[in-house]
Amino acid sequence: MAAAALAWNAAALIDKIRARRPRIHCITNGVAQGFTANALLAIGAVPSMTTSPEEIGAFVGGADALLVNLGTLDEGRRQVIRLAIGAAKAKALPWVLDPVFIERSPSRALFAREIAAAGPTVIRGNEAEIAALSQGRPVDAFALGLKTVVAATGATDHVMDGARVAGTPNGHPLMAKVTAMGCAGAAIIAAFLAVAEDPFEACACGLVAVGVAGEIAAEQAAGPGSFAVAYLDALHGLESGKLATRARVV
Ligand SMILES: Nc1ncnc2c1ncn2[C@@H]1O[C@H](COP(=O)(O)OP(=O)(O)O)[C@@H](O)[C@H]1O
Ligand SMILES: Cc1ncsc1CCOP(=O)(O)O
Ligand SMILES: [Mg+2]
Repeated sequence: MAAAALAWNAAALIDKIRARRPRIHCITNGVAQGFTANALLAIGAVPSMTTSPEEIGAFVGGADALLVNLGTLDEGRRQVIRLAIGAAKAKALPWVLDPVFIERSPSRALFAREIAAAGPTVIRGNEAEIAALSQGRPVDAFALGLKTVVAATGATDHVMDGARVAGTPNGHPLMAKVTAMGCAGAAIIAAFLAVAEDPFEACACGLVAVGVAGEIAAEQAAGPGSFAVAYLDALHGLESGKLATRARVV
């Protein structure tokens, strides 16, 4: 995908998010909940975050996409994640898996493999997490085998589905100095999936939007604290002109 096409698609999908205000249900970690909800609101989506087993069916049933994040994984979250995935599949909802820190815990890695096999639309993790999940296989072959889109993020984000590959270098090193930046990015990908036809394009466009917002925020920020605030402002103010002048593909 050329940079101009990516920028155009990303702008069109942001317009759709703002028009439709998709509901994104997030089962995410306790560190990331507030920042993720604010990032979704800033881009134009509507977050919900309950992890109650009694309520999960109703929340996912009324959502337009689901995020499953393994960052603070206790037994209750494991059970509610299984229920949420069942509810998402019953409604054919797109869903994103963020396999946070699976390289740090064998038990979490085992659970992540179970969830990856349940058919996420997108798996988004940092390079170490995607390497651990793919167990040394080439990531494009791993994506093809699971019939999913895989995004490995870092200084350059690599998106692949086994047939297509996109590398998007947008972003800024300050993004690695604010906790939950990747978690919130995965939630934003879920918002793009909710309004898109093509999961690969949705994922690449979501990551370009996130990266461009990071670049704009860095121009305003004195350090990680003001960067986090400026990032929310930049998501809120993202529009086609900013994407067209800044989107990059390698
Ligand atoms: N050095 C960097 N330069 C540009 N963008 C970065 C850099 N490090 C991280 N990012 C961006 O920050 C976001 C979070 O990525 P990453 O740090 O890989 O995930 P996580 O927070 O899950 O570890 C991604 O959108 C990524 O593109
Ligand atoms: C620090 C931490 N510990 C458990 S989850 C979490 C947040 C991780 O956020 P991100 O992966 O977006 O940096
Ligand atoms: Mg992460």
